[in-house]
Amino acid sequence: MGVPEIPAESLITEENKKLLEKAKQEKEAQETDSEPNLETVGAVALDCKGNMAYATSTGGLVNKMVGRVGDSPCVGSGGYADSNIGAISTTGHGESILKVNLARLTLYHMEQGKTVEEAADLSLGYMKSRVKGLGGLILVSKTGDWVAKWTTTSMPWAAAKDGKVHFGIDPGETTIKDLA
Ligand SMILES: NC(=O)C[C@H](N)C(=O)O
Repeated sequence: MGVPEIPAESLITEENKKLLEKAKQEKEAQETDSEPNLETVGAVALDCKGNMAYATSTGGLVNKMVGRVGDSPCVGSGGYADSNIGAISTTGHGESILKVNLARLTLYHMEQGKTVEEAADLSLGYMKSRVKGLGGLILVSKTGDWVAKWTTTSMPWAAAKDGKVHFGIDPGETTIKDLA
């Protein structure tokens, strides 16, 4: 297809080697509440006809079991879209996200009349208290309200609406610029 092939080893970076070593040490020390790795990319969208969509892509967790299927490819956990409610993409500790069906759970709260902010706080809070899982999500409602929320230390995010782009990484930090 015209895509050049390269040796798989050339994709292994020094940073990834360090992350793997750290993950192995944490596993040995049985530290279970460590931060999930920042390897996941997600998107949610609402078009001018009211169609909603989501996408989630990930390299999974560092030091994962061979053959592990995480939350990201599982509809309802790694994401969900319903044009009558909203669209969501999630990230974080996959086993926890799968246990609480984080994406569908958040949309359920919206069906019950919660705002995007409230729904995100409720579902992320539930995952933390119920299964000690940390994560994050991006969420847009059918009316175009959106939110990016996380219980991890940080989560890089960006949103475009009405000619403006909003973005941030750390809690409480948002920058707004004109969309060029
Ligand atoms: N960083 C991530 O979002 C990892 C992904 N949720 C997984 O557990 O496979």
